[in-house]
Amino acid sequence: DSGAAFLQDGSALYSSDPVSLTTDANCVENGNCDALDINSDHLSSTLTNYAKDWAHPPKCIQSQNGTDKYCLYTHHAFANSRGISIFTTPDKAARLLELPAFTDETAHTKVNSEPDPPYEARSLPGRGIGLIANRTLHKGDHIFSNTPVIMVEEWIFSEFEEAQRLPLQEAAILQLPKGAHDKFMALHGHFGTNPYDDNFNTNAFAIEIWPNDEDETAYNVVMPEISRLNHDCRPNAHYYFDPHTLTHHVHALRTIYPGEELTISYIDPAQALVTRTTALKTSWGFDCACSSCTAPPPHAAASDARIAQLLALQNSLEDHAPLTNPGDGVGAAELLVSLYKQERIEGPVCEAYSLAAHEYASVGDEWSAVKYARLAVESGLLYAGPDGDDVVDMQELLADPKAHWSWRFRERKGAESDEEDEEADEDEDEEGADEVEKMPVEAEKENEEGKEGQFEGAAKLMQRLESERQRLKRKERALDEL
Ligand SMILES: C[S@@+](CC[C@H](N)C(=O)[O-])C[C@H]1O[C@@H](n2cnc3c(N)ncnc32)[C@H](O)[C@@H]1O
Repeated sequence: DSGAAFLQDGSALYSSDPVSLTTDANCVENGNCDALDINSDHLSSTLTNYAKDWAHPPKCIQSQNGTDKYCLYTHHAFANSRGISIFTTPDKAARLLELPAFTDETAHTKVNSEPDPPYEARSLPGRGIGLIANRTLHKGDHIFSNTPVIMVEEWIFSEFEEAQRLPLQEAAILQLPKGAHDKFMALHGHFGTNPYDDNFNTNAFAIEIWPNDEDETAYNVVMPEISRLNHDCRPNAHYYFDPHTLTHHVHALRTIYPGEELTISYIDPAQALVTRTTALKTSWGFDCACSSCTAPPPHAAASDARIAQLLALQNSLEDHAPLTNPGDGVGAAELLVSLYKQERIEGPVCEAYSLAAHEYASVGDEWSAVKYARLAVESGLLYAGPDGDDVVDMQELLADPKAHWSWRFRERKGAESDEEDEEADEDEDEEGADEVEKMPVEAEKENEEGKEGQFEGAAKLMQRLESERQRLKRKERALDEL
C-alpha cells in the first residue's frame, strides 16, 4: 500500500513519494510521468477521497486523434493483496474504484483462496497443463472464484499500434505483486510472440463492467487459475463474471467424476463443426479432439443439422415471430429444449428454458411456465450468474406469473390481429358512403386507429427491444467466447 491518492483527472499523488504527480504531456509524449509539486493548493483541492489506491504513477498513451487517453494503473492491495493492473481511461479508472470490488472489504472473502481445491493440475499429452477433478462434483458445485490480475480496455487493441501499447502491457505485469506476476508469466502462450502479449492473448476473457452504458466498454481480463482450463465443445464447467466484485466464478454444469478433466468452452458451442474447429485452430492453435468434433461423419452431420434447427428456432422464438396457431410456440420451445439436450449443450440451455417459460405463459399455462422458469434459473445461475438477463426475467415470472410481460402474450397478439382484420372489413364497408355523412364517422375512426396504433406500436417496440436485447446478448456471448 503506497498511500497514493487518486485524482479525477487520472493523475496520482503518493504520500510515500511526496512530489510525484503525473503530467499529461509527459505521460503522452514519453510514456512515463514526471513529478509535480504535491503541495500546490490547486492540486490539493482536486484530491478526492480515493486515498491509498494506485501503487505506481500512472503511465499514459494518447490516441492518434488526440482525443482518448489511456493509462496504466496498478493496485497492490486489491483482492486480499493479490493486486491488479488496469489499462483504461482515467475516468473509467475512477469509476472502477467506486465498485464494491474496491470499496467493500468483504467482497473477496472466499475469492483467490483454495484451501482444498477439488482438482489437481496435471500435464496432459497434447494439451499442456489441465485440471483433473479429484472428487465427484455435482451440477452447480462451485469450483473456484478469482479476480483478474490484468484488465485491458478492448479499444486499446484497435486504437494503438503494438509498439505503443506493448510497453504498458509489460509494465502492467511487472508492476504486479510477485505472486500475481509469477502466475501470469507461467501461463501458456501459443503464438510464440512477446510473452506479455502472448500470455495475454492466449488466456484473456472478454467482460463488460457497465452493460447498461450507452457506449459499451469491454475489457479483456486474465485470471491465471481459470486459464488452466482446457477447451471442450461440450464442457462440464462454465463461468460468469460478476462486474461488481470483478470476480470470475466457475461452477460444474453436470456431474463430474474423479479423474475427469474439468473443461470450459472457449467459443459459442452452438456452431457448426467446421466453424468451431476453425475458430479454435485460429485463435488457440489446436485441433479440437473433443467427442463432438471427432464424431463419425453421419453423427457429425446430424449434429450440424440439429444446431442449424436450434439456431433457427431460437431466433424465431426470440423475435416472437407470428404463429398460425398461438399454441405452436410451446411445441417449438419444447423442440428447442430437446435440441439443446440432444447436443449436450448444458450452459446456454437456460435460454431455451426461458423461451419455453415465455411460450407457456403466453398461452396461460402457469404450471409449465413455472417449471421452465425454475429450470432457467437453475442453469442460468451457472451460466450468467444472479444478474444474468434470463435469471432476472425468470425470477420476475416466478414472483407473479400472471403479472409477467409474457402472460397470455400470444393470445393478446391473436386478439389484436382479429381486431385489425375486423377494422379492415369495416373500412371496406364504409367506402362509397356519402362524404358529408362519412366525415364524423371517419374522424372518430381515425381517433380509434390513432389509439390502436399507439398500443400496437408499443407492443411492437417492446418486441423489438426484447429481440434486440437477445441479439446483443448473443453478440456479447460470442465476443466473450472469442
Ligand atoms: C487457456 S490455455 C489452457 C491451459 C493450457 N493447457 C496450459 O498449459 O496452460 C489454452 C491453450 O491450451 C491448449 N488447449 C486448450 N484446450 C485444448 C484442447 N481441447 N486440446 C488441445 N489443446 C488444448 C492450447 O494450446 C491452447 O492454446
